[in-house]
Amino acid sequence: MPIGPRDSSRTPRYAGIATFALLPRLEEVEHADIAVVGVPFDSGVSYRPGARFGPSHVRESSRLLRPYNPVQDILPFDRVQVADAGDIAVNPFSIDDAVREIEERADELTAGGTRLLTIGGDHTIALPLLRSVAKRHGPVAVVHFDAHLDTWDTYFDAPVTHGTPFRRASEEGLIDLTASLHVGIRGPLYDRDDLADDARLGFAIIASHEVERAGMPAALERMHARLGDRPVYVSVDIDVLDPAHAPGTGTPEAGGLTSRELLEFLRGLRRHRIVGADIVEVAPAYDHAQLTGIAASHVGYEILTSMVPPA
Ligand SMILES: N=C(N)NCCCC(=O)O
Ligand SMILES: [Zn+2]
Ligand SMILES: [Zn+2]
Repeated sequence: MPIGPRDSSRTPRYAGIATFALLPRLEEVEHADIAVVGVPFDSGVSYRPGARFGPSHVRESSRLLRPYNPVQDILPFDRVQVADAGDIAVNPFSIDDAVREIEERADELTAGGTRLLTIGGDHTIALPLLRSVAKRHGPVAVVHFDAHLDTWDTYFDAPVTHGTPFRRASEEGLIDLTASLHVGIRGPLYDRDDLADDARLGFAIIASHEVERAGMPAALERMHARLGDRPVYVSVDIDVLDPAHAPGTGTPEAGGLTSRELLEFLRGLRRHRIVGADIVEVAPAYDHAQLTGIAASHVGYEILTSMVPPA
């Protein structure tokens, strides 16, 4: 039987050091099926900094999560061993070093078959995480929830930033060009060519306004059809949510998804085989009353639930 979260009816949930969902630490379990790991890195941002404080904020905001998920009708932590692996503490002064360190640690953590839910950190970290995942699974279907395409080429000539991870991943053959998609895209772009480039790099798009116009059932069907039966990597940039739902982030854009819509997309992933996931761009300095942290913690909870294999 897996070791579950600390019992909040015995120790107040607000006491003690926070792990994600008050789960055990990796050192406290024999083997983790899934590890939650923080990456406090934000040296790749193009606008407001601060996502380096994301992991501790999301953990702190996750104390109120409870073991039973009623919508998915499952106690995820009874079914698989989930543990908190702490943070990958990387070099803030060299993006190249940091990206190498993240990939190496991800390789170590997953060597025994453990899958990762990573809490960032800015979106740069998706690149080394995809490099690691593709070594085990080959090119994966990426379902990328974000206001932004993140398939731009360079910023100030820098190729590895939070606006470029999926272009690099596509060029490196890490993603399945026939099965990847963005969800929640919106806001002004640099040029019309951005969309043509993005399609060439292998992404379909369910834009934020399309979710509104076509409705959730149609949007979910499009997601399922695109992902097919490929192994799926889930990347959630918290700025996919409207700033009203998640103000604590570095590059906010108006007109985003509600947290209710995002959680429903994530529940829909239960029918797919998730091989890894990340939640990025939580920047607590711009948060209020843990709104963004709580949204991110529920995002993590639904992803973990959807990672539980069918009975
Ligand atoms: N990945 C995030 N959150 N943002 C990318 C925005 C890149 C830009 O400044 O255009
Ligand atoms: Zn974004
Ligand atoms: Zn992003």
